[in-house]
Amino acid sequence: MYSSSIFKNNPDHFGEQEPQRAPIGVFDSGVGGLTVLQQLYRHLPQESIIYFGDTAHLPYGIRSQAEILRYVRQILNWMQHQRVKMVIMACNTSSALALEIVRREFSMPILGVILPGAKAAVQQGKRIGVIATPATAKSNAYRHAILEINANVQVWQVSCPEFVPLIEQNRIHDPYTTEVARSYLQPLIQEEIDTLIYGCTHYPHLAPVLRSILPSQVKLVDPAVHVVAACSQDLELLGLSNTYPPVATRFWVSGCPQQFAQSSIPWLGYTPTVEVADFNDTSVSNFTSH
Ligand SMILES: N[C@@H](CCC(=O)O)C(=O)O
Repeated sequence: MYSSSIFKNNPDHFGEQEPQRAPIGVFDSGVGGLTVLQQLYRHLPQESIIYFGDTAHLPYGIRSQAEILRYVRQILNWMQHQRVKMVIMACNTSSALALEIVRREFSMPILGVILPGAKAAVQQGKRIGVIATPATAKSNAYRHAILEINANVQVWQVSCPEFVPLIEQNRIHDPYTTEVARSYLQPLIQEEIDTLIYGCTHYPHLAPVLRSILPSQVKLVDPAVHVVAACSQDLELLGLSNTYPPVATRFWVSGCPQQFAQSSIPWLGYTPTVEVADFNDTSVSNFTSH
């Protein structure tokens, strides 16, 4: 049974549409959120999804909390007009800096990646390393979340400013990327971490590079896997799981659509059609008939 309690401040949220049929909204600054999209395809293939990449403001990781909040509010407003049934912030930086605030402002379920990632890491190790954007590392969001769950583990965080630009440029296999990764991981290897969290949704794209540098016993935690498990549980609890055939994912960006399409090919395996989102257009898009 569908529970409308969470949408009570906005009873018209779904319009004429059946709530279960509504899409899940996923957003990131760029292609990082595609790692979450891949997990959604794997574990919740019956769901329809809309994806937004805020590429005009990439990278988020070097921005202030005020800037991130401004972008996130705009995106959530837009998502609301798309009548999504749930939002996944497929971005650690906005989960660290904006999630708690916007959850109080919007009457729709919004999931972030930090808590699911922290919970999973604590179940796996005692010496936990976190690689993240400068803003996420500085926020200490992972350290706080982990220590709140278990104060007896140790946490080391490393800020990795060069990773996002390298990934957005598809330079995964460039020897320079391996060199940069080696220098970021060095202090964590020295501390003999047993677990490493991808503290940025872009980083699982670097898995082969990181794996080749890390000692084989280090376990890698991808918060994308765990946020999708949380999403599945919440949909079930709210009675919002889709039982109809899903529609194809639609992709939107704030920057150049061709560039996003190009950067997505290695992760999607095809060239997506990408639209530019118009934040001034408050009309509701007819998602299901597309
Ligand atoms: N995907 C990113 C955002 C990275 C960025 O734009 O700097 C994150 O999880 O933090």
